[in-house]
Amino acid sequence: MPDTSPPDPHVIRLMDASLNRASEGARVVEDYARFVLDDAHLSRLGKELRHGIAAAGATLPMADRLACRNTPGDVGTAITTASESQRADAADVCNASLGRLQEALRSLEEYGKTIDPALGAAFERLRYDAYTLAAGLGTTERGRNRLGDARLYVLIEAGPSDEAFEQLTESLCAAGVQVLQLRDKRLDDRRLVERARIMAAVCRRHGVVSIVNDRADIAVAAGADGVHIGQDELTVADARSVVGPGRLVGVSTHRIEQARAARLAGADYLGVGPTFPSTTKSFADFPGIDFVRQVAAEITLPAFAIGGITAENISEVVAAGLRRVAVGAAVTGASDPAAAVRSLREALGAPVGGEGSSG
Ligand SMILES: Cc1ncc(COP(=O)(O)OP(=O)(O)O)c(N)n1
Ligand SMILES: Cc1nc(C(=O)O)sc1CCOP(=O)(O)O
Ligand SMILES: [Mg+2]
Repeated sequence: MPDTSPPDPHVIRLMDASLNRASEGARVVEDYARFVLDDAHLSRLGKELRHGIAAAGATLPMADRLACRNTPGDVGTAITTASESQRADAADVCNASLGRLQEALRSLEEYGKTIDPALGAAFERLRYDAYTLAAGLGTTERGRNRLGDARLYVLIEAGPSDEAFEQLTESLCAAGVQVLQLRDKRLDDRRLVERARIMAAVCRRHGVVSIVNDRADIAVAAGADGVHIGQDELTVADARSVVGPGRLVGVSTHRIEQARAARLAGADYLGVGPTFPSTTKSFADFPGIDFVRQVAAEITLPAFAIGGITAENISEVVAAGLRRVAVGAAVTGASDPAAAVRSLREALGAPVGGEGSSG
């Protein structure tokens, strides 16, 4: 049961300061998501966190907070460190505010328990929300750094031999593909890891990102840059436990809730589809170009539209707001796959013929 004796005025003074720190920190983070990232999803999470802090803080009447506030007598105002006055850029400002926000929420949680256990619990929940928001911001920055301006992502199968596979991989990289995924459900593990090793080695030479479909273990064994998982495969957390923080985890998404969840779970990029009917994979229903538009409008994590994308319909994807596409048959089924790569890259507005632009 909450303590019925009046709260300690020192605790009110302390929580008043932490409430100010928390709400101000949440506002700084929200501003970064909104005005620097243009990320509606993270902006909304920041706003909801700010409103949650205000709602939990309403337990302490503002009149009481002001009565206990004593800024002129606050010994902390004179204590400063050199790092507090230095901020390299907007991302640095956001990260510093995230730290202050989490610390303030922890202080509110611990001292709130002296007033009412439920108040402490409310701030604990808000602290975890702040961690989730921090994860969303962090993975977005990491994904954008890792994938840079990579726009053309091609899915290839193992083909008839190691030699033919290496030739195809080499020609696609030289033509300008920026991410290459080995997707072949027919191979046994030993042949799959061998093909993946070939792909990873060729991609490294060209600065192209190499991804193994489905199999995080094979991606690690082959030295690939990452793994791509679907909604019915390993979770992001389980894939991450295998590939570690240094490799990429891509996630297929088919509706906005999956896209939001994947980015908050730590995905480095999204597959967004199926966009158009595909000859490579059959689907019962199509979220189509509307889903592409929805992701482009609210999520700034790298997102590749996928599913039946060709030189003829790619302009619809670009018009819907995504300039990154993943393509299978339109390249691998073409009479000249390298020419198809160049044509698609030209349609995406990236330099044609250059080596992969992403590390
Ligand atoms: C870039 C990219 N996006 C989506 C997929 C599809 O993955 P998944 O849903 O796991 O289906 P399969 O490809 O495994 O049949 C992908 N592979 N790559
Ligand atoms: C493997 C795959 N996954 C999709 C998804 O929407 O998650 S669409 C797709 C097929 C991609 O190949 P193509 O470009 O030949 O259609
Ligand atoms: Mg899969």
